[in-house]
Amino acid sequence: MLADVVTPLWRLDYEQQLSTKQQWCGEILNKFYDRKLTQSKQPKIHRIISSPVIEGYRNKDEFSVRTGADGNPKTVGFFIGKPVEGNVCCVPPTHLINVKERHKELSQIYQEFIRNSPLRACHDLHDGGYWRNLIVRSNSQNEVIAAVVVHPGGAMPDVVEKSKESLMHHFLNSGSNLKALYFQTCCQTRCASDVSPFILLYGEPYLYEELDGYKFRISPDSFFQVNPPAASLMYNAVLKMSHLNKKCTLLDLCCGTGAVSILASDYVRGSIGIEIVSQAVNDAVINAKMNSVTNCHFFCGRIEKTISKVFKEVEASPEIVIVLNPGRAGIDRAGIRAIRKIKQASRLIYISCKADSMSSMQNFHDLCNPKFDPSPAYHLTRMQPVDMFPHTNHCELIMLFQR
Ligand SMILES: C[S@@+](CC[C@H](N)C(=O)[O-])C[C@H]1O[C@@H](n2cnc3c(N)ncnc32)[C@H](O)[C@@H]1O
Repeated sequence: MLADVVTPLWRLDYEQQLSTKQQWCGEILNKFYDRKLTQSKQPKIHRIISSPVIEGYRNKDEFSVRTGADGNPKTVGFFIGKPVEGNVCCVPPTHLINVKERHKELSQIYQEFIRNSPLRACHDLHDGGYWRNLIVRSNSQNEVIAAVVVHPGGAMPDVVEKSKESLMHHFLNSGSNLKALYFQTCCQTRCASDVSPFILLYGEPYLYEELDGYKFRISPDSFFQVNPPAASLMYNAVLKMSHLNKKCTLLDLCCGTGAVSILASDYVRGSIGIEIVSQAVNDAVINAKMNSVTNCHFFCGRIEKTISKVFKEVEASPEIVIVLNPGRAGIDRAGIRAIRKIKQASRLIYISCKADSMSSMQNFHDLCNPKFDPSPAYHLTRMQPVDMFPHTNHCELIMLFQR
């Protein structure tokens, strides 16, 4: 049942999965036609790029704690069922094809620990429980870091301190072989490290990953694509579609740890990245330095608020290419309006992991609708799907907009 929820395509062979996703791209394009957002020339849909790895490819998993099928309230895994129907059940990830074995082992080690702890599990934010999620991240050398998230309201401060000690001992003595263990207190659904820092309990603070000959530092809270071999193919497709040259400046919007800017650095005059998570911006700055890349600059802030200030830096640029890669929530309409006003940008690449979400569709609409802003509207010219998430319904979509 869990496999059907998390990896609903797992029963199909991989070629069938790819055709399903290719077809889905056509459905996205139909939404453009329905909204009259395409011009007379039909956008080209390229053949989907398959993932070089289709099993155990995820380099990040976030396991939750709830009641399991046997009634144990300290079960670590993913949910099946619906909260509104009151039948949510937590199932260990044992049979999930996309999760690494090392990540599964760590979820077991955490489950064993919390089951022996006198502190309660926190199932919702107001139930007085303590133990919450386990975040596990790894790189292609199979080095692993983990972060345990707790609800500070579930224990007195001295108990919190003791729990950190015992957690540390458990992971050190359980054969977990972690590169680092982090601890975070969080009383909201999710806390960015700016709100509540990830505290290093032991080990080396960062994970490093290599992509196309470049090295990337990744902090516990920073974004990095979940499937690096597929990400490398995706970035190459983005570079190819961007038609970069030494006269142009790249605006890398929602730049995370700086991958797009750094991979493009040899082909452009320079690039400016904007990202909301400060840890990711710190990583991006270090990543540029570590790879002797000197023409990338990164700024921390919301695109919507920062872009006009940052744009002053590149105003004199004769040519600007924009790569916009927000999460599934897209960006605010004000951000798209500011982007539309950048008159030197005739090419914009939107990378979306959920192109059919309402917010992504709103972004596409605002990019393409002549009435949204007096600046020239974009139109969609190419779509390149990339299968970043085999066995799931999700698909990364690179979309080229031109004007
Ligand atoms: C899907 S990731 C892409 C990161 C990067 N392009 C890459 O390939 O590694 C999206 C990033 O956008 C950031 N982000 C989301 N909304 C944002 C906004 N409104 N302003 C600035 N950054 C934002 C997130 O923190 C996240 O790091």
